[in-house]
Amino acid sequence: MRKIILASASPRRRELLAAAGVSFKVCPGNGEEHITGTDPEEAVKELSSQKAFSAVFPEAENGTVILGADTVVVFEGKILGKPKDEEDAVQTLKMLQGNTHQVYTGVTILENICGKWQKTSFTEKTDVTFYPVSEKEIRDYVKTKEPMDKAGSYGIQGLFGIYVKSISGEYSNVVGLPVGRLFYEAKKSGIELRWQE
Ligand SMILES: Cc1cn([C@H]2C[C@H](O)[C@@H](COP(=O)(O)OP(=O)(O)OP(=O)(O)O)O2)c(=O)[nH]c1=O
Repeated sequence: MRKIILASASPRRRELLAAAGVSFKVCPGNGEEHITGTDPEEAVKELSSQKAFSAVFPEAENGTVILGADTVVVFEGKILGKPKDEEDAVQTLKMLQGNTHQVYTGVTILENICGKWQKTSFTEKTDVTFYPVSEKEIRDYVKTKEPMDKAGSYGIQGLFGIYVKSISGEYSNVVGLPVGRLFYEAKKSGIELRWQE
């Protein structure tokens, strides 16, 4: 049976992968990630690759797969990661409310083939539109601390979900791991992530 490793500390990615029926081990990478450039599509792909490679270990068996992912929110061309503090989260949400923004998740799949790591990387985009949200509603939300570990300062799967007017694209991509695209790309590379012998 193929060993699958999720190189992520994100509990959301763990839940999404488990819900998709994948058996895996979690091994968050230990390196610091560095964004190069300002193109979000390339940036998240690069960061996902850095995360995946930081979980590489020398004694990996043939066929071992390592998955890395990185998510950012983009509004009017500006990349928004996790908030610095609560006020930063408030300002970010004041900007996003009543508007449409993009969520980009980059994913890297590494497969060990006879000691060499073969890499597949891609970026998935989802558009999210929020209803208008008042400053009081935003401040009440930020007080819950839910936004603090999330790109764009909100969780679509949590308390901010009630302000979502529409989304275009994969929902799981917003939560941090586009499972449909992941399985599609893995299959194209000949990697079966579940129902393994
Ligand atoms: C927009 C949005 C983001 N997020 C989360 C997904 C990611 O966990 C997080 C973005 O941070 P990331 O840096 O992509 O990931 P992470 O630090 O949580 O985990 P790791 O680097 O170890 O893989 O924001 C949500 O949970 N819901 C949302 O609606």
